[in-house]
Amino acid sequence: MLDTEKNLLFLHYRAYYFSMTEPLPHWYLLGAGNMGTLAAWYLTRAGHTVSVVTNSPRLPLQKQLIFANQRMSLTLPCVSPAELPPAIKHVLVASKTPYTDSALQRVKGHLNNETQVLRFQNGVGALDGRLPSGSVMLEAITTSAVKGQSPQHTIVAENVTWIGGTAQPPEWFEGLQIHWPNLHWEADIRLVQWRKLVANAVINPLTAFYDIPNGALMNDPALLDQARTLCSEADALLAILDSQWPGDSFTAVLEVIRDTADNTSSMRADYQRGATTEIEAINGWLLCQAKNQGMDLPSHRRLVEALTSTP
Ligand SMILES: NC(=O)C1=CN([C@@H]2O[C@H](COP(=O)(O)OP(=O)(O)OC[C@H]3O[C@@H](n4cnc5c(N)ncnc54)[C@H](OP(=O)(O)O)[C@@H]3O)[C@@H](O)[C@H]2O)C=CC1
Ligand SMILES: CC(C)(CO)C(=O)C(=O)O
Repeated sequence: MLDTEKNLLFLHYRAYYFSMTEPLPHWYLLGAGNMGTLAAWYLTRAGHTVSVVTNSPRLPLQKQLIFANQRMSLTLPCVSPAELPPAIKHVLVASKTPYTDSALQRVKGHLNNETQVLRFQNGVGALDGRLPSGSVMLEAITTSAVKGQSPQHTIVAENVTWIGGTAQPPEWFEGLQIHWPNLHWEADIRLVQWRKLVANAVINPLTAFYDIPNGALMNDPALLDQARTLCSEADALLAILDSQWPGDSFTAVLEVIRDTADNTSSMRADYQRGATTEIEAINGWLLCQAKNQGMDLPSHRRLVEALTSTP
């Protein structure tokens, strides 16, 4: 037997043992959009159960997930806030960041210091100060991509996903890893999160403002210069926040631009349709941290001003 097969068998055995001793989580999902549906798919494959918390009780959601080689159906039951149990143990937050507060309102009063909250969002800090003290915050970062309009979700790219935020993974993590391709545990999730944050803070607002696909940033020396400046401002701040920050964001961002050259960034898509973008949780978070350090990030500030000013 190969080592990888032995490892998989071991993981299956551990997951089975755990499911016999501890019930698998029931997740209350806030935001059954693209990412929420993909996460719900893998959680249910691993034997967890998932309900969507909606303000108006509805029939179960009948979701379609379109993978590269197959089309799958997923039924997600809905519950209204009034139907929630007094205490919720597992919450998955996958709403777009500007709607986090209204999403959390639905579970208000049901979270406590035993609740595990898994945040599946871009940007940083959307839940800061919004959870009861003692609740466990886990962060998920992914380079996978899902597009579409509910109930149809097309999995455009299945890449790497990291979950982390506590010293040890929760007991259910190993079982989930068997079913979720390329899922990794990262105890200190910040560096992974900040790498993604910087890519989003550079690519998203530039492509939204200039109304171009990601790859077009490579074709214009002036735009590349802007990207370089945004990266070095972010690196200067992040190095102060954490001496372990490896810097060199420009190289990492160029790689993401190349890998997603044909993409319309999520911010460009939101901006084009006049929707509120996630810029506050991305560049806004960097600006807020910079302010706390007595720093300015002029390129990020100007982009936020340009994209949030009313025309
Ligand atoms: N899609 C992707 O490929 C990736 C997404 N992400 C991140 O994951 C998070 C979720 O993204 P994604 O699933 O694509 O988002 P969606 O556009 O699918 O929306 C997710 C949920 O956000 C809420 N929402 C969205 N628009 C509105 C609106 N105009 N008014 C009120 N609520 C709204 C809805 O919640 P409800 O159903 O509760 O009303 C919706 O189901 C974001 O932070 C995104 O940046 C990260 C990596 C990749
Ligand atoms: C990585 C990138 C920039 C891909 O388009 C993205 O995450 C987004 O569009 O929000």
